Amino acid sequence: MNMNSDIKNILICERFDLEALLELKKNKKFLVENYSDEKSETADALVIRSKFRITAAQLDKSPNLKLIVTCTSGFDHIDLEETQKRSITVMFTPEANAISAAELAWSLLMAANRQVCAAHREMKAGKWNREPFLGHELSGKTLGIIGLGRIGSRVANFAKAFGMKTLAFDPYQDEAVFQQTQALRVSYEEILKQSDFLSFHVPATFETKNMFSRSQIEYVNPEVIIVNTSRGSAINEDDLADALLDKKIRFAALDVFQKEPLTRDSKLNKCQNVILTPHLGAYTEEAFSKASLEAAQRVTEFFELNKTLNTLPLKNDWGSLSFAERV
Ligand SMILES: O=C(O)C(=O)COP(=O)(O)O
Repeated sequence: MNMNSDIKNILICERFDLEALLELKKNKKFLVENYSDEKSETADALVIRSKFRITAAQLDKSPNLKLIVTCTSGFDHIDLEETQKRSITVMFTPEANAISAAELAWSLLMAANRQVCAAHREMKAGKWNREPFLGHELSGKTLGIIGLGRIGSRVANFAKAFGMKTLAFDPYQDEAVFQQTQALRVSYEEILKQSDFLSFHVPATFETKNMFSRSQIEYVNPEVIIVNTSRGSAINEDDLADALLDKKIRFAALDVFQKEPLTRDSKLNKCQNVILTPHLGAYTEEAFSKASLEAAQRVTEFFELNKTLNTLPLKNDWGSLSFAERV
């Protein structure tokens, strides 16, 4: 533990890339250590990911804290009211995970569409059974993207290669992004009605909470495939599971859940027509490396140059207006 105020105590709270760690450790003005409750007392900065929750109780442990950098694009694990109250700067790394998350959305969409996981399970059980696996082409189908931000717009760009028609619902995104991605701007109701595939790319805010529940499920085409790689809170899981069991929705491929880890008693585990992955969106070596290096840079710039980039909370993003007002 360092009490010399010229030296900044930087605590790494979750998985962090080695090269980025060495970069931070090179700086003689930083003492860089792994997080422990004891060390948190003198922490000047915390470098976190999405599992390290920043609550009032957590902040009480670090009275000297000046900076939090989260190596994530989501920020719902941070109580931004509390950090603002305590004048703690919070930064995130929104670009670093975007490619990985968009690629996972496509992996899930494609695996769901051609029932890759179920066919694999049958093969492993010694069967050679093609009948249940008659599929559909993506070409000519309609992809609905909910949230055309950094990740959603990449998902839209990939859709061009498959010859799909892309719709997007995002009340806050600029027209230029719709044009660049060739996504047609539609209302929430229209996207639910018209899409063959619905992919969610929204942050967890009060506006997006349960935005896909029983009443929205009423609108969708029963052949639809739902993909969620954003935040579990956007989808009411019990309602989705009921719709999957009742065949009101063909299939769902989910990487994120209302409560993580997903509990064994989740109704989703009763559904055959799901693919579930354990929050792997940002889980690639490249994304880890980019996010960690960016975080290291942010920490250095903050303490050495008083510079702040990508600070939270965001203005003009989901969360600034009631969702209901916009649909
Ligand atoms: O970037 C994000 O928003 C994430 O959800 C990353 O999640 P993780 O920190 O890898 O559990």
